[in-house]
Amino acid sequence: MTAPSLSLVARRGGRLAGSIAVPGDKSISHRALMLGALAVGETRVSGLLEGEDVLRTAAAMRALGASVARAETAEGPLWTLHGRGVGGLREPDEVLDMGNAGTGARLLMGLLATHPLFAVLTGDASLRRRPMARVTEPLGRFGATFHGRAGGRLPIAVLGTGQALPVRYRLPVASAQVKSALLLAGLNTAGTTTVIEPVPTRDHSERMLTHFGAHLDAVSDDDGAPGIALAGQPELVGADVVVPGDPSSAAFPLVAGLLVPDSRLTVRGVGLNPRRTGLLATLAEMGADLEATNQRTEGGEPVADLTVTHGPLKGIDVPADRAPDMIDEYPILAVAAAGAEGTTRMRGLGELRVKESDRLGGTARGLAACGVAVEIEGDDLIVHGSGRPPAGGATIAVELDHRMAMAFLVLGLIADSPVAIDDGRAIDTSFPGFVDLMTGLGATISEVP
Ligand SMILES: O=C(O)C1=C[C@@H](OP(=O)(O)O)[C@@H](O)[C@H](O)C1
Ligand SMILES: C=C(OP(=O)(O)O)C(=O)O
Repeated sequence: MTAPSLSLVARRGGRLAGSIAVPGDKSISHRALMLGALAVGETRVSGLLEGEDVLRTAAAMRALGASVARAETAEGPLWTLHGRGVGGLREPDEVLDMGNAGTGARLLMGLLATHPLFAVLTGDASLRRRPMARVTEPLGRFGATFHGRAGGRLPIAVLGTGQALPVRYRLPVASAQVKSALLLAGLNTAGTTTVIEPVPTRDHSERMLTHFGAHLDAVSDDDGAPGIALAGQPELVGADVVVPGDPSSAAFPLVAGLLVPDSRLTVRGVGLNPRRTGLLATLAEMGADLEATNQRTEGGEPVADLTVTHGPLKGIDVPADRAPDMIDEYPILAVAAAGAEGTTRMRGLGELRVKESDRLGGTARGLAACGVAVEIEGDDLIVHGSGRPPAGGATIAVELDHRMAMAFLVLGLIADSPVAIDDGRAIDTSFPGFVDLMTGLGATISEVP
């Protein structure tokens, strides 16, 4: 990020109304580019998220020798890739800078691990703080070597292997990124790579690998824990991918519509993969008026239009086993809880400490600064909603974290006094156009001069 920081402020105004589409799913977009770069023949991707994180992955795929092109069409931008074939990635000349993108960096390490090449990965200040040993340790078992900074942090140099040994690995944390890094490494590995996943996480990699022609089987560990077995060295064949709207982005206008009095709004074409719908289930339990219409399947993923109508929300207990299905939605759920009546306890949020920022601590600090009663107990976040609008009147330091930035701007739409964020540039990593879409719905969000 080279542009100067961009302070934004949100204030209470009138109702929100209208119908919008949010940008494409970030998880699916990264994966479409990576598999397109490995496939033989042409891959065409529509609806790709053109956010900073995904553009970094596109640049990395080019640096590894794939052809990646963008064209404007009457239906919107179309991305076309011509891949190198499994095992065919070329050694990059330059350092691969993955910006703010944890998914991009970790999945890329999986790809690189089983190619005979040398590469160096880095990222922005946020990504350089995040733990990478969770992928480098299991990827080392394929035969790759990783050298990085203390604590397994970026920059990291990767020496991949062309003679990888298949791995069977049981995930110690619920992480779709770690699972996916291993599956991608397993692609250029003779034999079967098995990942055991005691807690299910988003399965976009599995769906897309199948779509490109790989063979995956459901398996179980000795104790019955579920897993996935990937047959190595398939021929991946270029495919058409339609990327649905990102439910993690839709979360911000949807919660805003529920909280701002008299609002009613629709977000069209939202991906409803069952491993991504934890927020919708939680909001429904809180009493939200939420309707899914026009349900369909697009590009192998369930999709619907979602309409919310403002109404009172009540505090609830959110179980820990729901966390993987809504892991990126806790900052905005905490804002919904702040606008609800009663206590919401969100359990099992340890993973939030290692996202773009410490989202557990940062959400609690930001809410407290806005006059909301909030506590952290172990890995649980507890928000005491009074049923009255929060006081607001604070400037929140978002630490290069897009979701924190958007969540606190939504809080500003209902608070008694405006809420500002110190820097909104990171919003572009996942939701370019967020401010314009929200103001188009009637929200008052502007730059702080
Ligand atoms: O696989 C993915 O695309 C993602 C997995 C999640 O991370 P973890 O695997 O670290 O839980 C999520 O937070 C991230 O935004 C996207
Ligand atoms: C955690 C996130 O992304 P990543 O890990 O890819 O940086 C996110 O988008 O909220």
